[in-house]
Amino acid sequence: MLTGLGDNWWDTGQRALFVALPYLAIGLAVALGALVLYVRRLKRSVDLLSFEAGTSSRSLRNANRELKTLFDQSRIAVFLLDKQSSSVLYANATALEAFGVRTPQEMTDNVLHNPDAWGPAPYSLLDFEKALAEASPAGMKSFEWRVGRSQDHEVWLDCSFSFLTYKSNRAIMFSGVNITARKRAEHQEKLHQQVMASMAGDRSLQETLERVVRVAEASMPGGRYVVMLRDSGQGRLRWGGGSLFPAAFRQALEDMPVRYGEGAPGTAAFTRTRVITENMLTDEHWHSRRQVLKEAGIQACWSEPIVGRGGEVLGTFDIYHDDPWLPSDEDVDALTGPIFLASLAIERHRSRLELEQMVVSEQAVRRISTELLTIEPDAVEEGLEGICASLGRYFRADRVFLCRVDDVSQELNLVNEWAVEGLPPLREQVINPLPVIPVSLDALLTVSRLQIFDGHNPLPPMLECFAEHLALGDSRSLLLKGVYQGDRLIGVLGMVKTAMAATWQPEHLANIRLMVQLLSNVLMRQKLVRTLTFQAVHDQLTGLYNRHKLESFMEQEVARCERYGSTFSVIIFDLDFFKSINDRFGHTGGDAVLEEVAAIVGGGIRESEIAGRWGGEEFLILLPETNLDSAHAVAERIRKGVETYRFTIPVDVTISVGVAVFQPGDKSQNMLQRADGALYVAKNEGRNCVRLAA
Ligand SMILES: Nc1nc2c(ncn2[C@@H]2O[C@H](COP(=O)(O)OP(=O)(O)OP(=O)(O)O)[C@@H](O)[C@H]2O)c(=O)[nH]1
Repeated sequence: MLTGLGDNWWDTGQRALFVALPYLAIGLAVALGALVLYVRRLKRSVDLLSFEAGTSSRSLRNANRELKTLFDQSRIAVFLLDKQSSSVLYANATALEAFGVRTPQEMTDNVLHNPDAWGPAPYSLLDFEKALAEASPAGMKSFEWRVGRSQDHEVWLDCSFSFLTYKSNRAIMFSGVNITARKRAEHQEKLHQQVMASMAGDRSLQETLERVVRVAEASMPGGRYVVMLRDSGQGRLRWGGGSLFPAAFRQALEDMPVRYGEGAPGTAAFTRTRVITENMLTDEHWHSRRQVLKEAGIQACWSEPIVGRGGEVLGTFDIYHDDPWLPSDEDVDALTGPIFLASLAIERHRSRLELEQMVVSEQAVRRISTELLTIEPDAVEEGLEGICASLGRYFRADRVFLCRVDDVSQELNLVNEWAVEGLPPLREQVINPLPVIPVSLDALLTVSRLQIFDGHNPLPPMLECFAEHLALGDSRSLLLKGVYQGDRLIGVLGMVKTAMAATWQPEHLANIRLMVQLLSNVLMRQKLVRTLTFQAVHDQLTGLYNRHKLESFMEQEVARCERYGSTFSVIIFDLDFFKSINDRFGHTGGDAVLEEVAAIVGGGIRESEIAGRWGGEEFLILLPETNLDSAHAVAERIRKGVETYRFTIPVDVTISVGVAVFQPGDKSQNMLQRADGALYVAKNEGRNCVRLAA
């Protein structure tokens, strides 16, 4: 049964397989087809994927390339710094130019690894990282960076930076805008402010000009600058301030004459125009200074005149270069500012000096004027000697003298003088006294004229005497000013400068008229005081002492005799019958006789003897240290002199004379009474005789 069953199973199985086989085949084929389709789709997807992937990397490369091209052409400096290797990975042309290098490698070698190349930069690339570390990232978004290597090649970048990964390294990318022009303008503005500040403050002109030169150096690096100042008096150029130069070169510029052909500065100041010497070593204008130029290694010079507001040349602004050189239009423009600043500084300095001088001058004038106004009438001569000294110091003269015209002889006499130490006083030159100055001197001086005689204006023949006495050479200078009273010349004030090329400052000279006017007042006052003093003690008609003064002399003589036990005599005389002379010839005739008698008396006595008019037609003579006999002889001589004199009016005149000698215990009154008594006796005994008091 079993077999039977077995056969059945096989058959049944075979039959079933036979029936299912087509279905299996179909199923397999479907599955295979589906697989093929899937793989195809997968491949298509993969192909699409890889295609897309390839396209993407090309775009990226292209984008990078475009960016690099953009960077390369950018006016913005861009460079990439590898932190690890401390090297420059990329730098665009603008960055390379800013750093003054040609390749990123050169930038790494010459700049990044060479701190010496940085000069006074705020921070170098090497210490930049440190600066980054110290600063908060937020605070370091951008910064101003001076990347130039030297002053000649100064470049400023306004930088910003970002961190990025480059070839799996950390890198810093910098991008910077060139702000050099702005920084320069700021720097110049700062320098301008410094110049202005030093002008406003009490800085010296040299210090201010040094600052002006800094402005020029900043606006036009590469040159060396000098400001030369024009000396108005001498027409020379003096060093005002400038860059560093060898001492010998500076010396060679000092005192350069303002003259055509005297170097570029001298010629520029003379012609008031720009003078450019491209090569000084071959230029004729610099012939005399060639050696110094060679030693200093300077070859080119450009000089610009500095002209003041009034159009006068104040100095020159000079630019020197070590090689042959010509300025461009830009250079000329750049120097306009510094030249203007220099002219401002010089003019300001001059006006300040003038102001100071005015103050000093005013003080001196006030002091001398006060001295002149307060001279004591009895000390005029000493006072005027002091005035001569003050004038000498004020005018910086070596000698001051005051001559006065003698009223009678009209001669000019040296009266007061002052001289600096070491110069002998004119008064000591007794061998050749000052000769009489002719009246034409008046025409030469006039009331307002002030004469200066020197190498340019020699003394006229009439004043040659001054040249001889004052030892005036070509280089010396004599200033003369007439002292006038109204329009009458009463004196001459003279001042001498003996130094080479001496000059008189115009602002000082303006004051001399005032001083001479005051001097004239002093002399007038002195004359007035002298006249009043004379009139107070002299008789107006005869010029002899008056009674008041005679009484005072008598008192003095009596006191002296009492004190020293000495003696003196007195002579009193009276004209005989004078009334009849008056009657015959009138009062004027009588006066003339009195005057002539006075002259006889004056001529008949010694200097130590005193004669005066006692009153009316009475005269008195005091004879110090004279006994009665000697006095008698004098009296007799005078009597005889009158008797024999031929008077202007036809009349014989005689006198009666009484003589008395001092006796111990005498008062002047007693003595005069005794002399008067003797005169009375003479009158009584016939007149025209001398009688002695007992
Ligand atoms: N011309 C003139 N006469 C004067 C002056 N002073 C006085 N007399 C005159 O002198 C005269 C003096 O006269 P008397 O005193 O009489 O004396 P006398 O005539 O000189 O006579 P004896 O002295 O006695 O010899 C008077 O007539 C006065 O007027 C004067 O200054 N000028």
